[in-house]
Amino acid sequence: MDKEQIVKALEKVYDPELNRNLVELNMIKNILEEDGNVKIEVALTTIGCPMKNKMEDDIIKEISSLEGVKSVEVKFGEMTEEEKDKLFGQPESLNSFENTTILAIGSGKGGVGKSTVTANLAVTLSHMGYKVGLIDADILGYSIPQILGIKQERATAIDERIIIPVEVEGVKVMSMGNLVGEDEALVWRGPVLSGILNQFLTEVYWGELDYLLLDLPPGTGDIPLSIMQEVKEAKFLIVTTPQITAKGVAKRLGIMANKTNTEIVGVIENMSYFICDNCDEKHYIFGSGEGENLSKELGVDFLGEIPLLKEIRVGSDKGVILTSDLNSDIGKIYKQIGEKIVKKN
Ligand SMILES: Nc1ncnc2c1ncn2[C@@H]1O[C@H](COP(=O)(O)OP(=O)(O)OP(=O)(O)O)[C@@H](O)[C@H]1O
Repeated sequence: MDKEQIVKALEKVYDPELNRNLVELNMIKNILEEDGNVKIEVALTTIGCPMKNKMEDDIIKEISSLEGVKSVEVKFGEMTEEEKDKLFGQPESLNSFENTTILAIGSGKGGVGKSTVTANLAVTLSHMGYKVGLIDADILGYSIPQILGIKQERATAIDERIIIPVEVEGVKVMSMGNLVGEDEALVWRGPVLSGILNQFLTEVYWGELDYLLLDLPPGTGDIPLSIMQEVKEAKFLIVTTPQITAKGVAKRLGIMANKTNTEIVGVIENMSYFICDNCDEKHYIFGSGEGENLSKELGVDFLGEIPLLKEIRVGSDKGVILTSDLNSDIGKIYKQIGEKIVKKN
């Protein structure tokens, strides 16, 4: 039996998460064959890979089907950091981002309206005349396509290597939601997720950008931390609500940014006040001043208050972008925030 036959059989075994075969992924480290007894050494992206047993079964099945095979033994190890870098890519090559301000937009808690604010801020900057890109870095919980009304659109791939983002209101958008079907369940682990984010930075053709906004998943998890550590030029922008609880969690994100020497551009308070239909008064139903307090505690700028408005909720549910008109009430508020950001960057 020659090794080539074994390699051919291994090409039929896929890493179910990366959806590529083990040979192509460079996971096969060694093949030993003696009198029909085959030993395969496989390097996984992480030794705790939950798909290990499935891959072992598939390897045994494929190799056993070869003529002359008496036994198959599979030994697992882990890829080196270099091998992982090679597999998941490094932020370099296609895009330089040399003249781009990268703004990673995070929140402590989920549901504070971070994605809504990010999407509208991207459109605002675009209407102010800047070249803007937007990455939905909330890979599993993506909501940008819904908010921007581009759920049905698909990013196109050239040569299976370069991805052309979807464009709306002059903003180039890359979201998992523009790559997979809406109801597809995504069950990936941390390393794969940050790999996808790297791909969004390296394999998507952004062209020249003034601003690249990243809509982070909420909290201080893997993705915000890896952005702070790996995308050195990224600056942080924190979205919070007037509640004390939201501020407390958002502060942890600020502390994490300080620890990793990441600049915080400022704090935006969303759902600050409510204006009812019957009067023009601002009702601070969640309390007031916590966004500003947070910015003071972190020693950063307070960039503005965005009201709690039914039309914002309806707009983002329907994919109607309120900031496409910067002269509307909400457009004016966003424009003021945009101008403060531009002044600083
Ligand atoms: N200023 C606002 N006024 C009214 N509704 C808003 C406002 N901002 C956001 N919303 C609504 O609140 C809900 C949550 O918003 P969004 O998805 O942007 O939050 P998020 O912080 O990104 O959530 P997650 O972190 O869980 O992804 C949505 O229904 C959105 O339409």
